[in-house]
Amino acid sequence: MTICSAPGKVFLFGEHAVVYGKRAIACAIDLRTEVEVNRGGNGIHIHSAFKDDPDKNPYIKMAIKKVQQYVDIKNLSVKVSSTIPIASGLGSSAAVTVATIGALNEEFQVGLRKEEIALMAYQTELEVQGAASPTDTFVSTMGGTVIVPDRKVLPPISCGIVVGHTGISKSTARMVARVRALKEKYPDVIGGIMDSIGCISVRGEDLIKKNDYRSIGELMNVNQGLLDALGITIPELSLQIHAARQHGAYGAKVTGAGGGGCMVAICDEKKCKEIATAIGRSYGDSFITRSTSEGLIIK
Ligand SMILES: Nc1ncnc2c1ncn2[C@@H]1O[C@H](COP(=O)(O)OP(=O)(O)O)[C@@H](O)[C@H]1O
Ligand SMILES: C[C@@](O)(CCOP(=O)(O)O)CC(=O)O
Ligand SMILES: [Mg+2]
Repeated sequence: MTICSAPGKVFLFGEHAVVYGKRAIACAIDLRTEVEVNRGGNGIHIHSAFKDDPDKNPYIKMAIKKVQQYVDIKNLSVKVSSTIPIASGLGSSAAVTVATIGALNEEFQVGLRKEEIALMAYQTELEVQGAASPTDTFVSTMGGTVIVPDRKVLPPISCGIVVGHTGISKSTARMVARVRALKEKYPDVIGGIMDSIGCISVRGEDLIKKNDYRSIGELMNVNQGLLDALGITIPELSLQIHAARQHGAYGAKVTGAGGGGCMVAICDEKKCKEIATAIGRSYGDSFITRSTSEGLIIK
């Protein structure tokens, strides 16, 4: 038996633009998905929030298929438990994919390095979603603060992080397709927006190294304005974002695909409670979290 866990994530900058090769910066947060694999039994059984139905567990099913290219796996039980809200922009799909591949890699001694696990997980998301960037799976594997597509890993950010959860589920694949259609219709306009988001992420790396969280927050707010232009924000997220800013957040924006799910605010750690309360009062709920250096771990 092998148990692995992998973290969720928030985007500081760059979601959607990263699908078109622009730079993005994401942080691993201390919400985790744990996967336990056991050999034996009769066939392959998956026990998750989506019951024991491979068709309702496409990421796990595809992850197993990828590892089967290296080892023969016929009889297997996969048990999943998670603290990451699902379909909420916090990278739950990447975390379950990375933890599944990591557990199989260890149980069957496949010998994949972390970079190879991240790549296999990215290919898994790509095949299941039809479009994806390496961000979610890379940050879930490596932990800390990551810059893609450069695949750099920086230490965790050391400011307060508050997440607002609208409770409105969304489909990453659908949101990515919606942005793609807009970009195909107005390539010059939307291409310019993607370039601007990429420029924000380029500046972000230097600000993170300087721990300049006020400037990082300022650029998160600019990034949010560009995400609004892409049409991925909904009124409920806007309410939470503005509540965070009005209560002193350095910056606040949607995290992930949008269309529902979550927003993220960064702030002075002493302000976390006040900002979390304000977000929860504006809409949905909220929770305080922190960035973590722990990516994929074998328990
Ligand atoms: N704990 C879990 N167990 C099984 N599948 C999961 C789990 N968490 C996420 N998933 C899979 O990931 C999908 C959500 O992924 P996605 O739409 O990309 O949202 P997110 O923003 O959380 O990554 C779920 O529909 C499910 O297929
Ligand atoms: C929209 C996108 O940039 C981020 C998706 O994040 P999430 O699946 O909503 O956590 C797509 C991607 O990078 O794979
Ligand atoms: Mg996802």
